Order: sequence, then C-alpha cells, then structure tokens
Amino acid sequence: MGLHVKTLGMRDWRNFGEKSIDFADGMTILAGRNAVGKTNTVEALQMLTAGVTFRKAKPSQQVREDCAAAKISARLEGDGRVIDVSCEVEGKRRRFFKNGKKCSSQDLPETLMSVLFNPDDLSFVKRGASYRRDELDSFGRQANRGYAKVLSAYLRSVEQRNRLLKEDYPDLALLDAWDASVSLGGATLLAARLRLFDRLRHYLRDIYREIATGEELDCRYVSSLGEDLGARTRDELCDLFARKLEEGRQDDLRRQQTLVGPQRDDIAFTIDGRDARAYGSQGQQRSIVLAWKMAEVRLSQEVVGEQPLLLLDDVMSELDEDRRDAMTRFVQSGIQTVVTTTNLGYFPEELLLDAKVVRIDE
Ligand SMILES: Nc1ncnc2c1ncn2[C@@H]1O[C@H](COP(=O)(O)OP(=O)(O)OP(=O)(O)O)[C@@H](O)[C@H]1O
Repeated sequence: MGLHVKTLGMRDWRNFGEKSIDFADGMTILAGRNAVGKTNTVEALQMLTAGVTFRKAKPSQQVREDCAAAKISARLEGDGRVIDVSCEVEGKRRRFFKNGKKCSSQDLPETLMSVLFNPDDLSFVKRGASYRRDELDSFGRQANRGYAKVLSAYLRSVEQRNRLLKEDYPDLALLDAWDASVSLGGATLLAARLRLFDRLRHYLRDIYREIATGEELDCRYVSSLGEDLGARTRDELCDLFARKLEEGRQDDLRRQQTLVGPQRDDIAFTIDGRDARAYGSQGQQRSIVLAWKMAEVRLSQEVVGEQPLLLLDDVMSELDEDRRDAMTRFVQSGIQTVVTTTNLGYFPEELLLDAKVVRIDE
C-alpha cells in the first residue's frame, strides 16, 4: 500500500477544539448532521495534501473563533515510510512543516496529492470558463511545482499589463515590454497546460466509456489564440501570442484589459460529437465531471507514482444510482477515500461493509 493518511489532528481549526481522526487504508465515511464539521475536516485534509483548499479562505477564517492560532497535522504511512505533515495558522500566515522541518505548501503535493470532488463541481460543464481553467490549473499546480510558478508569474504580468491599460495615457514603450513578458509567460503556461490537458483527455475518454456505456466523450482545449495549438513549440506559441497582442492592442486599450491569452481559454466537451454544454443531459454532464475527477486520480498516479487521496464531500447524495455505482467501483479499486455524508443510506451495502464509519458530532 502506497502512502496514505493514517491520522489527522486538528486544534482550534474551524469549529473544532481538539479533534483526532483515524482513517482506513481504503474508505472512511465521515457521517454526521449538517454543520458538525465534515467539510472542515475535508478542508484540513486538502490543506495538508494539496497545500491549498477549495474554499480559498483567509488564514484567519480557518482559526476557531476567539482563538489565536490553529494547527492541523497528519501522519502519512506507507511502504515502510512515516511522514508527518502539519500546518500552523496564525494571524495572516500559514506555516507548513514536513517531519518537523519548515517547508513550503508546494512541497506537500509532492508527498501526497489529493483530488477533491464536491457538489459545486457537479455544474463543472455548465459554469463559466474560469471554473474549468481553475480545475486544470489546480491539478497542474499539485502535479508539478514548475506549473505553479509559471502560472502565478503569468497571472501577475497580465495583471500588471491590465493596470497599465487602465491608465489615462498608457506609456506605449512600457506596453511593448509587458507584451513581451506576457507572451513569453503565456506561451510557457499554455505549453504546460496543453501537455497536461492531453494526458487528462486520454484517461477521461477511456473512463467515460466505462461510466456511460456506448457513449463517446471527447474534449477540446479552446484557446483564444486559435485552433490546433498542441503541435506548436513554446517559441511558436510565443510568436503567435505576441502577434495577437499586437493585433488586439487597440481593443485592449479600449476595453482596458488583455483580451487574449490563457486567462481567457476554456475546455469544451462533446458527447457523440454534440456539444455537451448545450445538449448534454444533467446526468451526462455529471458523468463528465465524475470521469474528469477519476482521470485526475489516474494521472496523479502516473505523475507522482503514488495513489492520491480522494476526497468526496457530500457528493454521494447528488449522484443517481448508475453514477453512484461507477463511483463505488472506482473507490473499490484500492484508492484511499474520505467521503462525507449526512445519511449512510446513500451508500451501497457492499461499500459500507468495507468502509470505516467515523461519526462526527459537535
Ligand atoms: N473559524 C471558525 N470558527 C468557528 N466555527 C467555524 C469556523 N469556520 C466554520 N465554522 C463552523 O463550522 C460549521 C460548518 O462546518 P462544515 O462546513 O464542516 O459543515 P458540514 O459538517 O460539512 O455540514 P453540511 O453537511 O451541512 O455540509 C458551521 O457551523 C460554521 O459556523
């Protein structure tokens, strides 16, 4: 058994005073009424694996009301290894530790990655493009430290270019300089994104075929820079981007923002050749996100050589029987899973037999 979470400790984290939870190697079900802290527990597990959380909360929001600081820690075990990771939250800061030594949040996914699936994700196909970009980028950030750097450097330079565009009389020489930096950073990000996307797409199509028998899913990276970018080198992407910025400069100046680039891109899905966003049923759209998350699990295994931790926050109740069965088969393939629920009735008998049930109460 690869690396997995053995125990989690929380002190003054969210609604918890002092809390410790032991996890099974396979599935652990956190059961309890609304607002007892199930999602808060999932958030702690995500923080200690991904290094960031889906809630994008400020540090102060994670500290228990009226307390000065919070600490969460996890013991990871597997293949004869024992690794302790922890995070201390105080004031505006979070400090991360691995085996007692200070580390960066980026070091955590290198140890153990996680894939989170929650009810918000169910509208993945229908929501705005930024959700799909974020999903890809959040995964990329965990899978590759370089990805995180490239992404934040690029977003910073776009922000600075936008700031210049908002000035009353933008300095055009300065704008030239920002164009060069934005196109180089953007091309680097785009090349990394396209590589990642391609690998996910490969898994996604196979997994979807298993979930929705007989249907063919495909997806396409839709770039504001044009079609079929996959075959281009980073330098070619950089030239293309620089040209687009030049062509679009008057529009950018008028609208006071950078209108092309990876910050505007999207992912489009088709089922049997038809646009899944416009024509897909709700069930089909849910199968897509289910398959997408499973593809992330498969790809993390490939990237870090280790099964990630799968976090399912309150999704079983949202899936119909077929998709619940697909999820059941998937988690039974031996991946460590933590799932929250208010009602154990949503779980197939066979899953309950194998799972460890932890009751969370106030
Ligand atoms: N910093 C904090 N200090 C104290 N309590 C907090 C803090 N942050 C969140 N809470 C409380 O935690 C509770 C929510 O917990 P959580 O989101 O984990 O619920 P849950 O068990 O997942 O419930 P549901 O089943 O409704 O999703 C709320 O009552 C909220 O007020």
